[in-house]
Amino acid sequence: MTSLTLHDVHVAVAGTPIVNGVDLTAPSGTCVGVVGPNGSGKSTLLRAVYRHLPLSRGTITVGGEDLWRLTPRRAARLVAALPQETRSDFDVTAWEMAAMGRTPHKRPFAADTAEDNAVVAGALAHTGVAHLADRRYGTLSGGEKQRVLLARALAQQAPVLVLDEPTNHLDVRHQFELLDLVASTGTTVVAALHDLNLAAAYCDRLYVLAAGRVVAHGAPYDILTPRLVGEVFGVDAHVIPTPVTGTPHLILRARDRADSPTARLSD
Ligand SMILES: Nc1ncnc2c1ncn2[C@@H]1O[C@H](COP(=O)(O)OP(=O)(O)OP(=O)(O)O)[C@@H](O)[C@H]1O
Repeated sequence: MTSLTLHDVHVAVAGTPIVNGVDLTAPSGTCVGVVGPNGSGKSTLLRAVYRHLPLSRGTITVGGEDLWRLTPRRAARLVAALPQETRSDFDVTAWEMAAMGRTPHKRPFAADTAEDNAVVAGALAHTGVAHLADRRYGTLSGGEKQRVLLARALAQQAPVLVLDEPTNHLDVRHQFELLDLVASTGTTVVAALHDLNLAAAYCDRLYVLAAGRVVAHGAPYDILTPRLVGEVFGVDAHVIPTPVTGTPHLILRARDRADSPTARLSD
């Protein structure tokens, strides 16, 4: 079981500060959602967690180990990522793409073991793309690529999973399936999500980013209030409990649209 802790994390891109002093804790086995408007720094923050962008200040610890002091191989055994965009110009099959997740477990140039193959096959099956194993990755649809990339992350068998907009490209059924699958693995998850209702349904805690800073964090019901959603996202929100689960469900509408079909609900 492995927790993830960010302390005073600052990240600059091309000399411009983008993330400005973020503290975030994902206790072992929990799912933490990072939400915020476009450009608020969600992807930049997550890139620092999967070591694609260096910190300009602060620390990230995984299971008590300072992530940025580890070898790349050790770090990749601890943190796997489903990034928002991945170069798709490698001429590889879906299987080969997913098998890249085994890299931190292998010696350089070592052949795949039976265990590696079993893990990759299992990951492709779990994400529902085993039938695409021999297809060229570049020929897959956006949603199929997304599921192959999740298989790659799962094949890495890391205790912490970073998901940047994991439901991008996915139809509604696959959105739920992906998040259910991730939840069933018991890994510690930090996920950037645009869909506030998915974030509320799947995350134990939410961190709201605005201009690279955390402006609120806590349980979804405490965070996703009409006032906060209005201030941060600039839309009107009405919050109701989801039947059965009781998690908050937001009905959103653009500001100043009294004729909107949902206008009457928040009166
Ligand atoms: N390589 C870069 N050069 C210059 N600015 C960058 C670069 N990468 C990110 N930024 C800027 O940093 C800010 C934060 O970007 P980031 O992608 O982290 O936001 P985000 O919250 O993930 O946004 P979105 O919801 O649109 O995906 C944006 O203003 C973006 O233009």
